[in-house]
Amino acid sequence: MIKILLENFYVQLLIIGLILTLVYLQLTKKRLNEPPIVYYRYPIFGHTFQFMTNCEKLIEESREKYGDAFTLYIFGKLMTVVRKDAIYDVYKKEGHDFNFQESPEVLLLTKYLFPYAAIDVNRSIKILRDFFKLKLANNTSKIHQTIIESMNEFVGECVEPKLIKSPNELLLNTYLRIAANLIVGEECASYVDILETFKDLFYSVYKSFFMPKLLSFIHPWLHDQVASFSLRFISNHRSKIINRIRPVIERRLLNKSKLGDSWDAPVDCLQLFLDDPEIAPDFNPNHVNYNMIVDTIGVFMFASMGITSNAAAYALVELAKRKKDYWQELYQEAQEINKKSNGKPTYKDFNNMVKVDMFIKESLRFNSNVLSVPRPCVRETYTFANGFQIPYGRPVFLDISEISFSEELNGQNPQEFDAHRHNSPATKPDNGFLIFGSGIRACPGRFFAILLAKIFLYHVLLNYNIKAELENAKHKQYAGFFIGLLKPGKAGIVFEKSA
Ligand code: HEM
Repeated sequence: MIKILLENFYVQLLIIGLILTLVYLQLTKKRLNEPPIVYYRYPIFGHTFQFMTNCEKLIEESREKYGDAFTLYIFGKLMTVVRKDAIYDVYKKEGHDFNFQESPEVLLLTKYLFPYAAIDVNRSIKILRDFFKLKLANNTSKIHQTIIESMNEFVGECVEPKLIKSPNELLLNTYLRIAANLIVGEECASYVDILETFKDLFYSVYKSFFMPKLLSFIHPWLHDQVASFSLRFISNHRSKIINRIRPVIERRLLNKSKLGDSWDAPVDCLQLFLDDPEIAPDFNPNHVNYNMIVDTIGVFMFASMGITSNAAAYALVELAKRKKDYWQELYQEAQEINKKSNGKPTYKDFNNMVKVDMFIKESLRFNSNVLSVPRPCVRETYTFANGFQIPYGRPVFLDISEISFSEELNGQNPQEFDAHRHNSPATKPDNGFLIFGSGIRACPGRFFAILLAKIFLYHVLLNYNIKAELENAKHKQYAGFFIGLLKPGKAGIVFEKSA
């Protein structure tokens, strides 16, 4: 049959026509002026293992050899790293030519792990942004009180010196209570099981995120299925959280319908789902969409937990290591605020702790990630000002650590820790400080994260003497963002009650 077909003149003509068309398309295909691909020795694996084990060195060497932009081959994918001015260009074009929310890391979160949150991510983020901008002041004393309680429980009075082996874990437990309080509200946060569920959820999602993407060598979809499997099919986190928030929501709705405007509604994110038309335009009190609420809360909790507790832990570890140079001035500032406010500092008082703010900012700069979350190019071809072009779908990493350690942008001796180099608040993204991103996607939680770190340091300064377990401890071994393994360093802190 095939033989007869192939002998047919018209079929032969068709095949020749197809071949000629393919050759023509290939010859006339627009060649892009792509950034050079960094040399790699092993086909298929490309730069994957170097990226996972020593990303810092890989990027440093590639900068030197390949200049302004270069492309790496990681987990079966070409990924372009851009530097300097191209970084600000990408931030400016976010939402048009690039889209952070389309990055596989963010999609894993919104599409596979918390699928009901995907209704309108931008609307939820706007609410989060407004909540932290407008409602943080009302919550300051609640945050302060939770820090005092957590420190009493996890660290104690420390009449005798006490070693806290993992400041990250201490801050994660503290942050969990604070975030739960602000996000699901005081009542829900008082249940130990909901805190445990959030913590389990965090660790499960964290593992999915940092799981080496070996299956991506075959296809990224396969990796996502395996990474999200346990959370989607085994964990019953959603029903556990719903069991706790359902009675709270029902009570709130009842109070609202009974008391109307005279009801004093709680100031937390959960309440926004119940009465903010922007976040829940189709809200029906008789048909509450619990899945959407729980998954959106899941995204908020995951986006904030690890990174925020790490940030406060960096500041604590840096303070312990640099006590000689900074303790006295920071202690004085904390003491002045404490005196002025009779031991009850307000949001404004914490905002006035400028020296502590600069110290936190420097800790963040000094512990900067090597690269940003990669975001894909979402237009057919994008041409950078330096002439390089990338095709649709190409993930782009921003070389953040080069900015953080640039002498031109951050002053003399950028490799040294110097909190006095800063002259603007830690919450303000500027050209030399991109830890919270920049532009329309700049982190909506940054005001909250910095306030929390400030209150935490304020409490430590006034109540403890601290010492680094190992003076030269490196907080963590740096890795590329969200891909591969992240090894936390050993950086224990010894706490002792202050005289
Ligand atoms: C020190 C702590 C934190 C750091 C360093 C941090 C850093 C970042 C960065 C770099 C981005 C991406 C911006 C971009 O690349 O365009 C981001 C986005 C985001 N962050 Fe944070 N963040 C922190 C704390 C928080 C907190 C406390 C929350 C919420 C409770 C939060 C929620 C988010 C969300 C929802 C986004 C996505 C924004 C969007 O897509 O428009 N973050 N953060």
